[in-house]
Amino acid sequence: MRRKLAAGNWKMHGLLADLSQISALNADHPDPATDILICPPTTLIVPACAAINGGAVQIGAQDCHARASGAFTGDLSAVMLKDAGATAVIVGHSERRDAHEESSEDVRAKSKAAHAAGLTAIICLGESLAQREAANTLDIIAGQLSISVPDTAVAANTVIAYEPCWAIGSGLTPTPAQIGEVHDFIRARLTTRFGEAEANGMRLLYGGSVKPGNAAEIFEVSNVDGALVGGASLKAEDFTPIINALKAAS
Ligand SMILES: O=C(CO)COP(=O)(O)O
Repeated sequence: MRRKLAAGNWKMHGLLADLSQISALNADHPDPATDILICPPTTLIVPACAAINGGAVQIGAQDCHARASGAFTGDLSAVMLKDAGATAVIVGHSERRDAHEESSEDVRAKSKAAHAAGLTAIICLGESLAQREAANTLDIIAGQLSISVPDTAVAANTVIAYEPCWAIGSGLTPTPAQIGEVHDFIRARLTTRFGEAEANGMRLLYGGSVKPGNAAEIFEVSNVDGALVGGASLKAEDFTPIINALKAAS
C-alpha cells in the first residue's frame, strides 16, 4: 500500500515569522497516518528543520541544480539541500519550466541529481489550457513523463505530481474524471517502463487549486495518493483540513 503524501509548496512566500505555521502543523500531526512535507523557500529550510525538532513533518526544497557543485552563482545543489535537512525536492514545476525555460531534459538531470544526493524527487508534469482544449493532454503528459523521469527512479525516491498549468493558482480544477484519466495513464506508463512492483509504489500527487473545500472529492479519485498544494499550504489552519481529508480517504 502506498503511503499518502500531503505536500505543501510555499513558492516565494515565507519569512522567519512564518515558521510558526510549520510548528503548528507539526504539533497538530504528531504521528501522521500520512506523510506531510513542507517545501518552504530555501532560506527557511534550516530553521524549519530546527522548528520541527524531530517531529513528523518533513521539509523539502523547490528546485535544485543538476550538478553537485561548481561555478554556478546563485544556484544550490541537491547535496546542499540534503545537507541543510531537506528530504525531498520539487523539480520541473511549471513555474520553472515557464519562467526559467526548463526543459524535460533539464528536469531529468535535476531528478538524477536529487536521487544521487539521497533526496526524493517530486517530478511535476502538466498541460497548458491550450493543450487541454486541443485534446493533447495525454500526449503532453506522456512526453514529459518519459523524458523527465530518469532511469534512477524507484518507488522510494520518486513522486510524480500532475499539475495542470491552468489549475495552478486559478481556483479552477479539472473534474474528478479528468484527474483520474491522467493519473491512471501515468500509472500505466510507469508500469510499462519500471514494472508493476516499482510503479505500484510510486506516489502520484494531484496539484492545482486544492483547497479544504475540494480536497475530499479529489482524494477519492483512483491513483491519487495525495496532493501538492500551493496557496492553501501556507497556513496550518488551511492545510490541516486537507491533510485530514487525505487521512480519511479510502
Ligand atoms: O503549483 C502548485 C503547487 O506546486 C499549486 O498551487 P495552488 O495550490 O496555489 O493552485
